[in-house]
Amino acid sequence: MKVTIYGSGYVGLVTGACLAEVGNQVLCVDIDQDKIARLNRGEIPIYEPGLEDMVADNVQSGRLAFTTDAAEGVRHGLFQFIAVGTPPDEDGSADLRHVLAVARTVAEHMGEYRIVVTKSTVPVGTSDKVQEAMAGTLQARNAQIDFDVVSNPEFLKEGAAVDDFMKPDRIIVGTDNPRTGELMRALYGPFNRNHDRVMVMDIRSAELTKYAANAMLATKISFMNELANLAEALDADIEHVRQGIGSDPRIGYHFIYPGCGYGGSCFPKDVKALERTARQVGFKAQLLTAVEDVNERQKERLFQKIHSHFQGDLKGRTIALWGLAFKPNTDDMREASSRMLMESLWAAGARVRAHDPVAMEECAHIYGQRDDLVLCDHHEQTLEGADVLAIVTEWNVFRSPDFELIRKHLKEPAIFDGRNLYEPKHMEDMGFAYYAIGRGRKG
Ligand SMILES: NC(=O)C1=CN([C@@H]2O[C@H](COP(=O)(O)OP(=O)(O)OC[C@H]3O[C@@H](n4cnc5c(N)ncnc54)[C@H](O)[C@@H]3O)[C@@H](O)[C@H]2O)C=CC1
Ligand SMILES: O=C(O)[C@H]1O[C@H](OP(=O)(O)OP(=O)(O)OC[C@H]2O[C@@H](n3ccc(=O)[nH]c3=O)[C@H](O)[C@@H]2O)[C@H](O)[C@@H](O)[C@@H]1O
Repeated sequence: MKVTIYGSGYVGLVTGACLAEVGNQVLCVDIDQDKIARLNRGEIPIYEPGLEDMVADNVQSGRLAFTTDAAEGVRHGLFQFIAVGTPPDEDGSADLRHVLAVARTVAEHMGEYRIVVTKSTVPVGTSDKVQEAMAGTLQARNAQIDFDVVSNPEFLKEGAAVDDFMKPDRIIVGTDNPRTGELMRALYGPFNRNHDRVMVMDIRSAELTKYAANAMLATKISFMNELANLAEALDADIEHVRQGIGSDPRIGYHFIYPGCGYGGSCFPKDVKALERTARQVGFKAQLLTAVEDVNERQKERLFQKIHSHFQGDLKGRTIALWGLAFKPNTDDMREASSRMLMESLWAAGARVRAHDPVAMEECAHIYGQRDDLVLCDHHEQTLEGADVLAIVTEWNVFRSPDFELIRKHLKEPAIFDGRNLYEPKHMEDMGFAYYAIGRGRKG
């Protein structure tokens, strides 16, 4: 089948590569000329395990191509996927500018029936807006061409995106036209062999399912972070509590790791957007407001611990920092906890020596050259001349470090661990002051 995808970011590029992988003819369109030029040179603009090889194979076999020419994109695919960004507006609601621009572009150039599939995360009611934008553009052209709008939200995780797309838990299809539902089923057939994963429903329910999933996951994390702070106050260990409750299959072990807050391009923005959507229909979503507040507070926890360790005086201190990305296996630093920590440390007069296995370029891009930030090629180099060590991302390479070396380099043997990577007793036996999240009173 022929598929066009607008937006070659995390979602668009992975969707394009995976749909090409199973035999479709895919054309990816992006307005970012530099990105398309890089893709056409075989460079992958994001770090995503497995993606580079999959893109290269499919480009070579002629099933995947990239262009900035939207008119060519409209001509190409029966399926026109919208996978552009939906960043938060000033008030937190989703900015639909890019989504509606694509809808108008498709209507501007289409000459025959097209199925417009919204893959971007968009608030309930957006498909109506896409429909209206297209109808308005077609009317201005005096053209009467049939089209359908489908909601097909994406549930992939960065760092495991290719796997998630190839082996989805579910494929949500929102449509009011049974024939379009069947065409979508056919497109997703190769991902649906083992058991039926396609769930066809009305458009609004499909749109809400996406926000409900992200809000539920964010709620689990904020719940655990709240409990972690309580465990600290009560001198209990949240890691025992986590395992104790996770063993109940109704609760489960997934997504109940406490830490220094959730980040990324989705949870923060989607929880905010759902809360704003609720407000627009006169509904006060109290739980969502609390989930967001708890997360903002949690992102300050490591800084507070470092700050009180140094009795409120961080001037002239140097902090070694392991991890910059919002989670392992990605170079994405959007809303990463590392950013709030670094910015608070700088504001308090401290310096940072940081390392991340893949997000160094992204960090340099965000912060540029500054005297109070040194990006080190290896995580052990961050320790040279540092007072203490802070960890914000649980990359595997940080899980079993050379503690002797850490102790040798740090001016004070203190570790501030935002991801609970080590055993407090073990750390204390080795002579470290160990500050974790929710593991007893310290900090
Ligand atoms: N990143 C993730 O893990 C997931 C993201 N989503 C959702 O998918 C959507 C896209 O997210 P990302 O891929 O992370 O965004 P991104 O920011 O990585 O990529 C968006 C791309 O769209 C391009 N674009 C903007 N306007 C365009 C236009 N008119 N025509 C063609 N291209 C255009 C941009 O140049 C950019 O390359 C968002 O709504 C997001 O919430 C959903 C599931 C997972
Ligand atoms: O809509 C989206 O874009 C995506 O958002 C999340 O995926 P992602 O943001 O890539 O990353 P996650 O693995 O969900 O992690 C998000 C944040 O939560 C934190 N987290 C996760 C799990 C946990 O137990 N505790 C915790 O603090 C992570 O450190 C990270 O900062 C969802 O997991 C995807 O299903 C969804 O498609």
